[in-house]
Amino acid sequence: MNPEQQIQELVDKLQHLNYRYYQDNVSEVSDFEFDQLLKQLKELEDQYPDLRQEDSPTLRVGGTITKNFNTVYHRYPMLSLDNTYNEQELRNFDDRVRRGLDGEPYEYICELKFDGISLSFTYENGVLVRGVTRGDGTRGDEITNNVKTIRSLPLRVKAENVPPVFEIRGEGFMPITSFQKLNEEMDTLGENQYANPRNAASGSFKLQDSGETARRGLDCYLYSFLTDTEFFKSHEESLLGLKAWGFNVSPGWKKVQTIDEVLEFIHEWEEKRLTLPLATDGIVVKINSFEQQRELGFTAKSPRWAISFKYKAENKPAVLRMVTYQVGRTGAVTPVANLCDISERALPYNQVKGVHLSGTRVKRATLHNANEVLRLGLEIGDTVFVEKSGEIIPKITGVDISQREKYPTEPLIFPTHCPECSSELQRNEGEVAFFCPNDSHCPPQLKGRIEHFIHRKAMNIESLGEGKIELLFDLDLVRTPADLYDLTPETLLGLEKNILNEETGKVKKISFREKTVENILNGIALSKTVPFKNVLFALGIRFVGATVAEKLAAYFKSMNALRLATYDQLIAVPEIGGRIAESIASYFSVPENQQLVARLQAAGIQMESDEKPVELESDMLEGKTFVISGVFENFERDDLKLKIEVNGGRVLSGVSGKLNYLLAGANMGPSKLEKARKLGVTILSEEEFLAMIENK
Ligand SMILES: NC(=O)c1ccc[n+]([C@@H]2O[C@H](COP(=O)([O-])OP(=O)(O)OC[C@H]3O[C@@H](n4cnc5c(N)ncnc54)[C@H](O)[C@@H]3O)[C@@H](O)[C@H]2O)c1
Ligand SMILES: [Zn+2]
Repeated sequence: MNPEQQIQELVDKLQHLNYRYYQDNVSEVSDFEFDQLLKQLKELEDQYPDLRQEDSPTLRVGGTITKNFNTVYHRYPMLSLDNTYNEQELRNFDDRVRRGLDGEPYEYICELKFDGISLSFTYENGVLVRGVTRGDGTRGDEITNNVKTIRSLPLRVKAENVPPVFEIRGEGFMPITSFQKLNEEMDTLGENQYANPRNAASGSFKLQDSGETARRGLDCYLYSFLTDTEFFKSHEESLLGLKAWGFNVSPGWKKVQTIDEVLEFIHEWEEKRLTLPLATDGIVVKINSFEQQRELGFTAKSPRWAISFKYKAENKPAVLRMVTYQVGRTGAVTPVANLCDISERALPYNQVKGVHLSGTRVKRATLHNANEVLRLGLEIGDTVFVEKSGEIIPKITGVDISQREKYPTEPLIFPTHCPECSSELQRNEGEVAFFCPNDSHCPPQLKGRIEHFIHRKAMNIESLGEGKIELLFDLDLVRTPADLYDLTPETLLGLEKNILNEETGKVKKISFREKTVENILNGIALSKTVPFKNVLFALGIRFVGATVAEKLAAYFKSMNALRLATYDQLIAVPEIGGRIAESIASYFSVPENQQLVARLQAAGIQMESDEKPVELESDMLEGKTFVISGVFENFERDDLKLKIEVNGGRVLSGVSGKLNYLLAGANMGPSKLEKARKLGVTILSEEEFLAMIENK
């Protein structure tokens, strides 16, 4: 390959990885691999400057903006940081700084590098008016309503001496506990889990539904302050100032004088950072004086006065002792590697503690599916390499085949039968996972389905969470969701069980006292009022997620109609494809499922959509179209929509020349407003709208 082709290949690859990372919140390779590719490209470009492409990933901030939010131009560009994984390069950075400052004395501030997404917040007269993502560095997504869900972020600054307009920046992140909770939930719902808290934070800050963002427990650390006229003299002053004004500044920062002290800080935090409640991937070193920052300036992509040092994910050898197989709610079989430290090779497995990796002991790593096992070429007894990606989920990255001579291995044979119920496993064409087809009797599938049934987004029986289902299932009291509706106080009172968490080895005692029983039964009774679309989702039909369930409920209006629908009738529904139609038809053809639905119906659960045809209050908005944007004082958005519809109007999603009214609430994006003005659309305030419909 000639250098030109090499460069083109690297550019294509990096652009693809950037797109996946910023747009889809997926990391196809580790950050380290990504950074190595970027470094290779940079070296080639330095060697052949003529071949450098104008929009090379080495010159541009990698992020993008989306179409889902208003686009906002940054007042000051939001750049990336130069990074390094080694000490020599850090010393080279220090040399460049010294030269750049012509021998003036300087100081550094060391901070932790939080692993989340960059956010910018604008305050006017002390009030938070805008929250924006970094986007491509020049323009970002306006996500004000979502950032307002961060509890630690002041919506109004109480201090007196704040400048009239200022911008602060920080890292929005998802604390590790929120991340674990979210992933457990995704797992119950059969949705894809996030690989690490960064991807989870990025996805959650960009949700359309701020309520859901709020539930996900995001947080933010602030680390930068910007104004048109200088307010603070140094980064240190600004951090202290922000703290005094009530902003959440991470306490981990330190002022130092030399690069050796920077290295000390790096070593000090290498292990300590793993005890923090959030993910960090390195440290950031910044020149303290703002004047010196200005002297050093910026490249197209990053400041010359700062650099980040990233810790390499710890990678250690371990022994693959055995592989166990987990069966999920949908019957998918996931192989799990059971590992021990190389010093524990001879110990019985129940005595091993596991490999010490990034602050914890690791005994298990998911192998995802049979293809992954093949790809790695694993054998039982192999010496493998384990790494924690995003510092959270351990994974096997390779095999040390040279060890096989000394420590003989046995072939790893994927089971042909379900480890839980002995049914023969199957594999659908085009899918990587093997699954157990015995969905009506395989225990983890039954239990998984009940857990799905009670989920907040399904029947919402929260009082049955945390091990209670497990108890009821193990005692044979509840084998299908319908059994829940036969429970009585007498059967429940006094039940007890110790539940062992295999991961932590901790035992949790669950016992049903009077209050618990009352809560459980109340929760179950209340679930009878949950709307039909949730009931449909709660059944856990393959490929029928919450959104599909909603569409089906709106279309068929009742369980009976849906149950009797043929394949052809099903695919005639907008947005319902062959795969979903097939799955629904086959679900209702199974006698156990028919029985379940009949019992649920008898128990009094909603089997019909109660969406009443809209009864008109007036027809005064007949033929008029509206777009609703922003936040309102007297209405939730849905109520407003209803108000418009019951008066004969229609609500659209986008501003166009044909639109009659833009109903503008507080905090609506300036670009939408601008567009409406340009197109001559009438802009209504909440009061004006109210006056309009009250005049009828
Ligand atoms: N794995 C992949 O496929 C893939 C793809 C694209 C990018 N990436 C990773 O993302 C990196 C590029 O992302 P980036 O441009 O956000 O750079 P970066 O994450 O290396 O560093 C810049 C960012 O650090 C954050 N930050 C955290 N703590 C900070 C602090 N105390 N002070 C200042 N900033 C702080 C800010 O959000 C800032 O924008 C790549 O180097 C790579 O590691 C990975
Ligand atoms: Zn099974």
